[in-house]
Amino acid sequence: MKYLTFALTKGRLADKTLEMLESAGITCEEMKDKDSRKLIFVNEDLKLKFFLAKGPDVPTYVEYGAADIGVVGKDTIVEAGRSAYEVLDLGFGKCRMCVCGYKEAKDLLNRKELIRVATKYPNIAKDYFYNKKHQTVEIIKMNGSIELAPIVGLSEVIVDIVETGTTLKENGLEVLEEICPLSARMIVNPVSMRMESERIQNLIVNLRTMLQEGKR
Ligand SMILES: Nc1ncnc2c1ncn2[C@@H]1O[C@H](COP(=O)(O)OP(=O)(O)OP(=O)(O)O)[C@@H](O)[C@H]1O
Ligand SMILES: O=P(O)(O)OC[C@H]1O[C@H](OP(=O)(O)OP(=O)(O)O)[C@H](O)[C@@H]1O
Repeated sequence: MKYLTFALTKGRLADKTLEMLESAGITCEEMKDKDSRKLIFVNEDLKLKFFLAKGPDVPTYVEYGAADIGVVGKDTIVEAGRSAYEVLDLGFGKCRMCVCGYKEAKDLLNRKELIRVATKYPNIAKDYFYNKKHQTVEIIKMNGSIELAPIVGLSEVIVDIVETGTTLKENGLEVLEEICPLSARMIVNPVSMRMESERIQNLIVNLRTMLQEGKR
């Protein structure tokens, strides 16, 4: 039997992903060792392989078929724009993609002024401002601590993830517009879906049942 390979997102989503797989009977003890520098883990009994990667690389591994299945945030899937089947909303890693800034920036948005938008998600920001709002803006790609941008005068607003709202609050900023809700998703390579249809469908059905039972 061929190995099925999972690309999982490092960082925030990792613990919940392993928990979810474990409750579906998919275990990989080796992966829990946080000090290990090992990159790929194998469950010989189930013929599964797992690796952890940076979020934006997960859709790339799945599109190229280097991984059959990926677990990654919806934000990362939309931003990457790569082809894969999105098969499950896993219900954790919930947050929102928002336009944020100082309260005063609300007027600039309402008047559709030519403002600067700092973000780690230029494609999502472009789609929102150009296609949904029909507002011409200048998008500035940044790599982190996006909330700094309006504080130091780099941009009028930001497009970023808001979870608890603490980062915004502690910096005097607020949500000005909500773009979309986000959560972790499971994606599948289209060729793997055809070639390993039975195993992958079984896995999806098991996880879906588990997620529905968890909701009840
Ligand atoms: N408060 C949050 N901030 C960022 N991402 C969150 C948050 N809550 C849930 N998520 C989800 O977790 C995923 C990101 O996890 P990760 O820890 O890799 O964050 P990151 O800050 O984008 O990564 P890095 O620190 O490597 O830049 C996001 O893609 C998103 O779907
Ligand atoms: O609403 P909150 O619960 O405060 O969470 C939102 C913050 O968390 C994320 O940043 P992260 O910690 O990943 O750091 P980064 O900005 O350097 O990516 C995100 O970009 C926000 O800044």
